[in-house]
Amino acid sequence: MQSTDPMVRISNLSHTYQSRDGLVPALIDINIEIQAGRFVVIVGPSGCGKSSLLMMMAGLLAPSQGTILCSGHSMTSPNPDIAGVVFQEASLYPWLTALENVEFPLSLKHVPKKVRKERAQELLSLVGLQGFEDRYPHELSGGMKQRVSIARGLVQDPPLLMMDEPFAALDEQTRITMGDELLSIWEKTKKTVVFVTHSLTEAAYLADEIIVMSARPGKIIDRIEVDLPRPRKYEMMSTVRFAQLRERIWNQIKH
Ligand SMILES: Nc1ncnc2c1ncn2[C@@H]1O[C@H](COP(=O)(O)OP(=O)(O)OP(=O)(O)O)[C@@H](O)[C@H]1O
Repeated sequence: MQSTDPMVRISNLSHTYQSRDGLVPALIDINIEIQAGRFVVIVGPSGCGKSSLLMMMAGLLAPSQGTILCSGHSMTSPNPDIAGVVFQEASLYPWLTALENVEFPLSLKHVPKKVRKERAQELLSLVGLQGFEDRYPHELSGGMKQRVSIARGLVQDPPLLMMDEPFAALDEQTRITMGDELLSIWEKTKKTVVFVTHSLTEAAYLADEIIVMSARPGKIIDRIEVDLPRPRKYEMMSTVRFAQLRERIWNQIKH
């Protein structure tokens, strides 16, 4: 990959599911380029294909048509060196501690114990969980479990972090705090983030750019550059500009 190439390039992507009831066209003619270091949020009505698109970008689902290049690699299978993935449910191993959960992808690659422990500790500190290394998932709050998932997603230092509604199951206060913490992690690590959400507020608060999708079959109907200054502050949510951004999205997806 050359330094001018986009971190993500999706070309002419369409996807149709084959279900028992017949063909379900989910996505049509998706073309996206994302430059390195950007924070891009995908929004759209329920069922428009956001998760399907993210799963394809992560190499978890093969598109019916089109190509996806992430960091110059064709995403035909999951590659945690290229993209860390965080889902709505933390999906941690209940029998492993927070540290062991974060270490786990490295143990699969036979990274020596000492090295992977140090790396996992470093990541747990980054997500604010220093001192919680030995806790098991059932001893952690929902927000803490998602922090462990983010740490695990970043443990192989991929250039991309893909997140599918990672904070949707959290209460509102924790969700706002997690958004701020994610922005701080993003600023420190300079990762490219692709983030799927239902929340227009979350989209406008986090994003450099918002990709708006139509109802199924999902097409891209708008791309919005978010010109709110950084660092983002809670008070910005009550500004006219913030309301305009939300309204622009809402007017396109409300039907
Ligand atoms: N395995 C499958 N077989 C058939 N249809 C499917 C399958 N998976 C998803 N779909 C359909 O494809 C469409 C897109 O699903 P997807 O989960 O990607 O949408 P989404 O935008 O993430 O939805 P939500 O916002 O509700 O999470 C939906 O209409 C869904 O019912």
